[in-house]
Amino acid sequence: MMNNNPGPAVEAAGLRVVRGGRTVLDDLAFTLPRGRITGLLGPSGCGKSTLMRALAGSQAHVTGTLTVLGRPAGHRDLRPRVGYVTQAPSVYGDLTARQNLDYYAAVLGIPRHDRAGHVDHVLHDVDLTSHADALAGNLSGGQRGRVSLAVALLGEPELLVLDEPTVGLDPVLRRDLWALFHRLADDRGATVLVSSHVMDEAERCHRLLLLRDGRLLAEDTPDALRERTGADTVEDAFLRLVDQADAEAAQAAGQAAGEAAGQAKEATTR
Ligand SMILES: Nc1ncnc2c1ncn2[C@@H]1O[C@H](COP(=O)(O)OP(=O)(O)OP(=O)(O)O)[C@@H](O)[C@H]1O
Repeated sequence: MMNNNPGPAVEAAGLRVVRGGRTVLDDLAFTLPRGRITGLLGPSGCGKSTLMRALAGSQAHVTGTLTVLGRPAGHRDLRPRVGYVTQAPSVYGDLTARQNLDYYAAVLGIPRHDRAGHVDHVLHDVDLTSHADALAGNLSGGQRGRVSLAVALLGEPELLVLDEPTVGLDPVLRRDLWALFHRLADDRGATVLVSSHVMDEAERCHRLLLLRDGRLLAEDTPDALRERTGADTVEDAFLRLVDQADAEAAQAAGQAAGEAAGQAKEATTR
């Protein structure tokens, strides 16, 4: 994939998202380098899907800066350039896998005479050629998820945003999907953001964003994270960073309480 813009695929600064009156992402700043696989990791509810929705332009109440492929997130020019797969497979059960893909290819504006070729290509990518003519409603959950992924691959998007794409898949399929993500990055230069709450998937990423309670705990390579924390695994590195952040927060709270008590005492002795 030719790329004249050497800047990162995504740049975020002061990114904040409010959902249901609560701040669920707070003051995030990070970049996603082009052509790399970045893992977005963190416990359930930490804000991974919200961040992905913001990148795809489908999240309300986003403030701060979020630039995607040189445009503000959600800009309509980004539509064919960003592939987004949500956790719930978004395919029509009463159409076959191939018909679903043909439909989405038309929506994307891929010319009719090119569609069959594109559809065959993405079916092959996700290893579903043998199920191309099965009704999506009759496919297993994992297979439907792969049809959704194939939809996102139509038109060779420059950025792929994949929300827990390997959840519930068997080890062979998980391995095959990770091999696909690496081919997309290495051979096509695609930028891939993959979320997971399974820390062993972190080892398969070039870079990681570790999220906790809507805040960024770390942005680094798996090796650098392990080195920096003296941990053997990314999971242990994450736990050490959590402990460190908690200790710092407790210290700051203690200091603030001490200062407030001091001020109160000063006021009463005046
Ligand atoms: N529609 C909503 N309205 C209000 N709050 C929401 C809504 N959806 C999610 N939230 C809250 O936003 C926070 C982040 O949720 P999000 O789905 O982004 O987390 P996540 O890290 O993707 O979780 P999981 O790994 O379980 O999918 C959570 O505290 C959640 O309760």
